[in-house]
Amino acid sequence: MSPDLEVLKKEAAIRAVSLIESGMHLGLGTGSTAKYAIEELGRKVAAGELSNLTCVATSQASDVLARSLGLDVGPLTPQAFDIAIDGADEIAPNLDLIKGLGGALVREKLVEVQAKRLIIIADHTKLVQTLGQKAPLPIEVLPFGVDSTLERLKGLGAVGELRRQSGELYITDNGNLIFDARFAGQDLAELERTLKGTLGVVETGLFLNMAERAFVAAPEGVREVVR
Ligand SMILES: O=C[C@H](O)[C@H](O)[C@H](O)COP(=O)(O)O
Repeated sequence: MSPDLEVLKKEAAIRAVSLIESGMHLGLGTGSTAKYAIEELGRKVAAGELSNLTCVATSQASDVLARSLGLDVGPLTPQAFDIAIDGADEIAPNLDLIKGLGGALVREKLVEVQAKRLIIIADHTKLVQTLGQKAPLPIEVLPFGVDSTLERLKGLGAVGELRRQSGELYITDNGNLIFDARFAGQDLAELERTLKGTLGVVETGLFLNMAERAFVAAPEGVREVVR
């Protein structure tokens, strides 16, 4: 029987954490895969295998988890991260990513753009040939005037809906909403530029040219994909 996805996600996380050295400044990702990386970091610090780490978390959930494990978590400053480790919702062959199904895209991008090395961890179901193949593109939007913003997005060809959780509109850590969008056959760099220039849009879940490598766990083992 092949190992279940949780086992695979943990394997990928452990491989990524093996790159961490004492004294590093780290970006901590968000989501069910990043959680395993934070737990492994906490384990290594508690065991004395790593020391003097400083971390910045990309969500309140990761912040709370990391602190509970004794990690030194602080605010985002302009200091570059030696390594950021995070999951992804889709991974293209060139390591362009869709992120944000966990709602943390803005803080993830703020942290990971400052990372010397962004390491992605995932199970094999996240690999796609083309971004948007399975996942929608999360777009964080301001609540004020959201209907006007959605009209603008639909005018750009977006089809989608505001994310809901337990029937209520999903609110991000930043107090914003998320529009989960699908776009047909667009150039991604151009789409990113257009979306970033759209009034009311805070950030998109397109992470282009950011990841250095990915550890992708499959039943046959962990594959290392380098950009
Ligand atoms: O907003 C959430 C993040 O982008 C996550 O890294 C992404 O959704 C992957 O999460 P998971 O590891 O739970 O699939």
